[in-house]
Amino acid sequence: MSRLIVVSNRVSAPRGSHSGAQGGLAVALSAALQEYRGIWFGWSGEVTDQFTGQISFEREHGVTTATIDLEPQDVEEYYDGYANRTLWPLFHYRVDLAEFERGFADGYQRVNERFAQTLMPLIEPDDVVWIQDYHLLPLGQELRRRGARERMGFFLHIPWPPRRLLSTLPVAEELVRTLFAYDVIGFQTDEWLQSFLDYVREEMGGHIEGDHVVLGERRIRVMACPIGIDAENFAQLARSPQARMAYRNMRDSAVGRDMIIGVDRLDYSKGLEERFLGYERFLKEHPAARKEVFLLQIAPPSRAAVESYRIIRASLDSLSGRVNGAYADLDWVPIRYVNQGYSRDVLAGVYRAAKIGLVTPLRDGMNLVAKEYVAAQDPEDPGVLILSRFAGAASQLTAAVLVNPHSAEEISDAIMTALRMRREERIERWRSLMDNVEREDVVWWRQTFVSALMGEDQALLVDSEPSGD
Ligand SMILES: O=P(O)(O)OC[C@H]1O[C@H](O[C@H]2O[C@H](CO)[C@@H](O)[C@H](O)[C@H]2O)[C@H](O)[C@@H](O)[C@@H]1O
Ligand SMILES: O=c1ccn([C@@H]2O[C@H](COP(=O)(O)OP(=O)(O)O)[C@@H](O)[C@H]2O)c(=O)[nH]1
Repeated sequence: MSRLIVVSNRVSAPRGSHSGAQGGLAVALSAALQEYRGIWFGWSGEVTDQFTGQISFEREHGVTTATIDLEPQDVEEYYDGYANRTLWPLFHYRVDLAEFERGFADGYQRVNERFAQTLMPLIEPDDVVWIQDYHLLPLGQELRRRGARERMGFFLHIPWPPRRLLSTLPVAEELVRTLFAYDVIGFQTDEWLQSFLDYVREEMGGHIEGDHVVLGERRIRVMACPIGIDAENFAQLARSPQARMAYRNMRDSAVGRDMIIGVDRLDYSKGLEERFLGYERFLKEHPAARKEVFLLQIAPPSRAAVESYRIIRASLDSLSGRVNGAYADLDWVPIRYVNQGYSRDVLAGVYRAAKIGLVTPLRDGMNLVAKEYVAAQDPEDPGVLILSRFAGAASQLTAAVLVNPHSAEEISDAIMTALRMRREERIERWRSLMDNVEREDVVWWRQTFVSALMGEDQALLVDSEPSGD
């Protein structure tokens, strides 16, 4: 069997998945890698004065990680710069926040070359290489330039922007061209896949042949393949002693009120300001229902070196203060706003104690919190998921109460609908959501992508055709 080499910016061993704020990608990959003989390669998260290319290997809970340190200038230009000040805002439709600096682009290219140079000696013939996310778009091409002949795939965890937006990026075409070094490219939804194809067709003269796209000599497989969670494990986590304790604490502190839960990295793409405004509108429009509820918003700080993240943090501090100042009473605070990360077992208990899961990103590649909220519910008395139409998860979780996160009115109405929803309807919607979360889980995601990468899905298709004898 071939080894799987997974490459991502952030690498975190399974124990790391309990530490809080590392986001959905690390959580999903640590779950996937435990089943594979292979290596997970990436940045250690540490800095060193001078790049050495020295690799630290660790093996824990069945996962071998291989990490390298980067120089401070690398982190500034590649991670804080091109990845999170250029690509992240642009790919989340925020051209207004995107910064186009040549220094960032140079640092991004340099770090991708450093990844290629250090990873190359670890790759053996027959290995399959799977590269993750926007930090590493050109890595495949850099590996090919150094002689890699193995099958290589790329999965994008964030949205792919519409053609006209992408065209604002200097050297967009060159960057997209690098993707043709891969054999398979995966997107979270069909919408992002279609935007990619539109760019390749209209701006680069490529053409589509079924589930392949052709550009010059290169013909590559493309697919929509939404990431899932380890649903079974998460549902078990929700029954663990830590989760039960968190559940009891939340229920006690709620003193009979219904809790609305939000859990997001502190990121402008998550629509937290709009969420607070929607909730404020609900408080204003429904004075009688006001004290029936409270909102617990968990928002661990993220990418704090980037100015737009400092701005959103200050803005949320002031907005939550304003809403609490206007509506709080001696025995009730409308928003509990918490800026720290919690372990996933604690989160599971908190999700289960919440009558409403409020997930309203303005744009989000997937949003695993939405799926975790569903998996943590009590089947006999589940809560209601309110979900943004603009999260990747909305393409699968159609039985949620779907909202436009830009509309305070829609958020307010959705909260009222969820609070008054009868148990039969809650159960019916939850069953449909849970069916999807269980069926298209993290194992399904990994198997679907990796079998396309190994060319096995074609074989399966051929095998399953009637013989005609
Ligand atoms: O590594 P960070 O800079 O701290 O950011 C955390 C992760 O954020 C992004 O997550 C995306 O991937 C999730 C899993 O597919 C998806 O559910 C979510 O919608 C995306 O935003 C980022 O893409 C990851 O690379 C980061 O590790
Ligand atoms: O305090 C926290 C907040 C979040 N998370 C985890 O971080 C991930 C967030 O993933 P999502 O896809 O929702 O968003 P991302 O942060 O990757 O954009 C989920 O698995 C959460 O359980 C966590 O472990 N502790």
